[in-house]
Amino acid sequence: MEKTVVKVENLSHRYGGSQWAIKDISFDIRGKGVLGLLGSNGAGKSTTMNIICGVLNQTAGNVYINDIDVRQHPLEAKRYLGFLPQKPPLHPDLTVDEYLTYTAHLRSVPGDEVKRAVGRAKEKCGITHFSQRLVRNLSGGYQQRVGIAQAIVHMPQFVVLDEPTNGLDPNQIVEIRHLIKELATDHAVLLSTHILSEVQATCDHIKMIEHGQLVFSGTTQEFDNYIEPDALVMGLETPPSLEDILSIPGVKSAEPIEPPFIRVKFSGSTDVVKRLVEKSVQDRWQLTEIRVERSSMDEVFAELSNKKNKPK
Ligand SMILES: Nc1ncnc2c1ncn2[C@@H]1O[C@H](COP(=O)(O)OP(=O)(O)OP(=O)(O)O)[C@@H](O)[C@H]1O
Repeated sequence: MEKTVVKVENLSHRYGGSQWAIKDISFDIRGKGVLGLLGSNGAGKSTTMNIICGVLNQTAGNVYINDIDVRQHPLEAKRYLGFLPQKPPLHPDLTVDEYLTYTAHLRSVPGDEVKRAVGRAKEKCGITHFSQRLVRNLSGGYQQRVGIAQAIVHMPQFVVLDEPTNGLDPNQIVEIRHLIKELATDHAVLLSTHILSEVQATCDHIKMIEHGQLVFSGTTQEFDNYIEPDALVMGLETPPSLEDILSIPGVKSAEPIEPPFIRVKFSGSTDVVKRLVEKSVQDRWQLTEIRVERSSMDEVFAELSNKKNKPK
């Protein structure tokens, strides 16, 4: 089994007052790949990430990075952690080389390895040709690359990116997503985002937090399939009467849509698809297409957001 890089154990936090910002969150991050952290505004994502990154002390629970307790041994744990906050901590008056050299020192990279570490991070992030450019004179997309370079300059096993494509233009977004996928071949990446298409494009796994609690944990495909399908669309050149379709076990309703399509609602398993195909061949309905209608990521997100499990 892949090594556990991050262990979050019964994490709870209260900012004061009686309301829990997060309550009893537990999960592991293993190996490499991109894990998407999802949730509505105020769900508790930043609170969770800030605690994991050692920026905020939790009210209860534990976080371990590489088996090191972040609260007990923050400096040691942070050796294995790279963080790109929502607002990248850039120094606009430094050149890219100066800035990355500075962050490598901050990250305790040994003196004789700094140059190599900076060179490697620049190459990974595609910014080598801007080494001598002042950070302030880079485009938003390239500034974000510099932000990512500082997060990986010390080759941490675990990288946290908080809404890394925020404010970028569509081309820059595609490029940064590509870069994140590449990073995930060497690092475990935790990506916080509001954008579901971003999750679909980049993430292997998803954790979703709502009202401070974990409401989903699984692969991106499992998230996609979270709502069981209950409808399919058939294209029929010689359609039968709707009664014929309704007579098939499992079919609940049938309604014509744009010709030659008919939407069929069903209950139970998708075995009904097999029965419909068999019947269409037998009775010569001239089936041209049949597809199960799956819920979109937005619908799954909305369904999970509405889970009524607010913390006490
Ligand atoms: N410094 C703070 N003081 C008091 N309450 C806070 C503080 N920061 C966050 N909260 C509250 O904690 C809860 C979780 O907030 P958090 O910022 O973690 O959510 P989020 O999922 O990151 O939201 P967003 O996507 O809007 O950034 C919210 O109810 C929020 O109002």
